[in-house]
Amino acid sequence: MGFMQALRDRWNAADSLVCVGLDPEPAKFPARFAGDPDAVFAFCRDIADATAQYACCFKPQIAHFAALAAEDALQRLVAHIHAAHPGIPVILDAKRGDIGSTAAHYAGEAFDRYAADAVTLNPYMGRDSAQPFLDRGDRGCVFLCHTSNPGAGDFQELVVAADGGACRPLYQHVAATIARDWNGNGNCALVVGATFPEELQAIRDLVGDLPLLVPGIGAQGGDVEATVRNGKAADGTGLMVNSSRGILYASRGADYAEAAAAAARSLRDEIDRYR
Ligand SMILES: O=C(O)c1cc(=O)[nH]c(=O)n1[C@@H]1O[C@H](COP(=O)(O)O)[C@@H](O)[C@H]1O
Repeated sequence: MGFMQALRDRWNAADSLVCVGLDPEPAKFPARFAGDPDAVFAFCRDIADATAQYACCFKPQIAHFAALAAEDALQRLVAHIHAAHPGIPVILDAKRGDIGSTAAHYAGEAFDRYAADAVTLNPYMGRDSAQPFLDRGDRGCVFLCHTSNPGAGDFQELVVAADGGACRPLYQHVAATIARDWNGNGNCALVVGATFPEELQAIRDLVGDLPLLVPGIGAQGGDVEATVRNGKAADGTGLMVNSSRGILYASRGADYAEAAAAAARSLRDEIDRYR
């Protein structure tokens, strides 16, 4: 089954729009992992197992593994999620984008080496850079559109003339182009930061029911109510609301897994209040 169908099934089966971000930082791990050579895998596995019932998807962030030379842990983590929690899609957060011949290798890395169901992508290099990912119709392509960080406006909000001369911010042109022209296989989604709720509304208005991955709540200050009210699709789904640090490091004590589960449940319930 493809990523989009799996995501829709999971939204309904779990009745949750929560994306659990897996961003391991050993300095923040509970004391029991001190000295454990397999701490990165073991911690992330415990969090995934504890939060799975509240998750519509998982999003491991590749730099958090690669910087630790823990690619093997990432590979085993994705395999564990597929085996222990079948039906919950995994989005590899890698923000790839390069010339087509190189992009083909990045697609192989995400979808074949790591067995991710979807990957985050940077659309800055244009259609041909995305094509090797778009062609994998059963996998999801989650393109940066309006990001959550303070510098998001530096380029993304610049007003550009496109589509026959009409002017609009670049992020809106990105959203409309991907939804209209790049989504022939029905496998596209967009990243929109929770820290920009007005822009989130503008994007939802442009893209119909296209899924939106929304990071930036919790540690980055985004508001859940504004995110859900402005970002939900007509049927009350359409969102993957990501929380990483807010779930992973809810407790550094022996109760870290229970605390992570409670944080994921509480986010699911807060989201559900506004759907
Ligand atoms: O693509 C992403 O996931 C992403 C895009 C964006 O605009 N902002 C953003 O924070 N992210 C990622 O989402 C996660 C947010 O983490 P927390 O702020 O700890 O919830 C990190 O893994 C970021 O790399």
